Amino acid sequence: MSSISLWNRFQSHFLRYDDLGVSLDISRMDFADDFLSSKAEAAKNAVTQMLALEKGAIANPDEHRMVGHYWLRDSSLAPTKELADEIENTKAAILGFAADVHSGKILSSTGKKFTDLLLVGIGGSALGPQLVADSLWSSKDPIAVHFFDNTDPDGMEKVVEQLGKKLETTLVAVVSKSGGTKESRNGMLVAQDAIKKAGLDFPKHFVAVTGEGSELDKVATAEGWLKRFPMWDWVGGRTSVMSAVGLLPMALQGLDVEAFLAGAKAIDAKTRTDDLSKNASLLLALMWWHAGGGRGAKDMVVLPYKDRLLLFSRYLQQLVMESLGKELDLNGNVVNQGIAVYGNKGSTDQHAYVQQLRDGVNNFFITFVEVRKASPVAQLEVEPGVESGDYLQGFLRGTRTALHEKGRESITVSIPEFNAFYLGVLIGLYERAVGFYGTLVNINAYHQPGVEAGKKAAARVLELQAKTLAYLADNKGKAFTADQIAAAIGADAENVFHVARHIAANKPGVVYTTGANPGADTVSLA
Ligand SMILES: O=P(O)(O)OC[C@H]1O[C@H](O)[C@H](O)[C@@H](O)[C@@H]1O
Repeated sequence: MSSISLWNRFQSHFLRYDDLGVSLDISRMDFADDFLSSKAEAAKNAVTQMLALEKGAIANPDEHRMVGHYWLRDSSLAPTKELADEIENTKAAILGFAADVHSGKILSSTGKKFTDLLLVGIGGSALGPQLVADSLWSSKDPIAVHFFDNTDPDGMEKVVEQLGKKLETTLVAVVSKSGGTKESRNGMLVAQDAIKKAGLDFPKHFVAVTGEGSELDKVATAEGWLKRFPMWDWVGGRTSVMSAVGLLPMALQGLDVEAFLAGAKAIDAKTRTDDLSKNASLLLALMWWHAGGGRGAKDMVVLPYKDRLLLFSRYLQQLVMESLGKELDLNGNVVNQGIAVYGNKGSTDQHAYVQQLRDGVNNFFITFVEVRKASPVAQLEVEPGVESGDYLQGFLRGTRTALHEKGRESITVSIPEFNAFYLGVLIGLYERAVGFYGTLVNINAYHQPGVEAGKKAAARVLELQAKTLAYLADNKGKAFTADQIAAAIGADAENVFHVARHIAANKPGVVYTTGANPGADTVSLA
């Protein structure tokens, strides 16, 4: 295409919200001229479904749940006054609690002001808070935020060591919607152990964010934790960053909660229209459909040219893949839907995998995220008249062109500057795009049945470990092969082999002897 026709294409496929300073450029997606009109009916239906969802329809039919994350930033949308009040009261309780922590009205068990927050959570109960904490960090934050987001003991120990003496002034927020997630339960126990070992009265350091009556809620009540904040069944984990899950750490870090919510509310309002040409989330969803033929055939590479947005692609990975990665459609047909998401940041990635994006397998489309104001503070001139941020813009534009020359498609989302408001805009934009896309491909974007299989399998491995250890304890000093143990306890030999290697590496007294092949290895308890 000549540069004149590209310029024309750009102008016809460039949507901007002048009042927000937000724009979406889909001109470098090579859809045919009639693509958008061919999808107009389906797009209208997606908007209709979204409006019904926002009014409280059971949009998650398998779990028979409403899907209410949009109410979190505009409680007037909630279908009942009770729900609206709960949203507002929870926000007020969070802001009040954070103010009391900052002022010193609420102090640590030793009577000192809290300086640090350790958030224990995983998946949707960590990814949003991590994105918020990292992207909006400033040296003026009254509280520094740390995370346990796994059951890796070494990872947790690293954080505990980093906290060191500051454990005395660390508040621990255990965040779990279900209140039964094992990784977070383990994290809670490790955090309690560390606080107790420091000689501190641990309940005075703990708060919970969880569903009422959950296992975690019961523990927090029984142990007399400082405070409990609610999580509701109508908010999904991956869209919970604007509930207590995200707002509590955000408020404690001293960040602008109201601006964050206002940004999401503002983009929600823009993306309720069924005028396709004016609905950025709908256009995004249609571009995903175009790129992957409605089958997720192409991966979504997310490249913000902004260090602060480093975790955005990781956040989107859960939002998009857990929402869209589904075996069945709403009619029960096997469809194996989904879109793979990865990315990091530009221009850094240009020195890594962008080589393949330009020259290698063409199985992706890029989304560039541009932040027009490079820095809130004056920049250094790196060459006469040139600042570092000019390079950032140059690399973004240059890469977009270089990729397009080779038939690689891209979308560009632009925001004027980066702050809490625009983080809210970006999250809202994608939440709605995911919802629209779910309707376009006729799947339930609000459940995650596949995740359960791994959890159940993990529980079986732990049972097998207990049985193996018990068998070895009953037969102390005797060495067994995996086959022998498997036959004795009624298990699969390969599973026993892996359990035996694990206990040998971790449990004192387990003796492991390597044979000529895995079947000849033996294990015993000394
Ligand atoms: O908040 P929790 O109940 O602890 O859940 C944490 C995460 O784990 C689950 O396995 C789900 O796949 C996620 O959607 C969820 O965000």
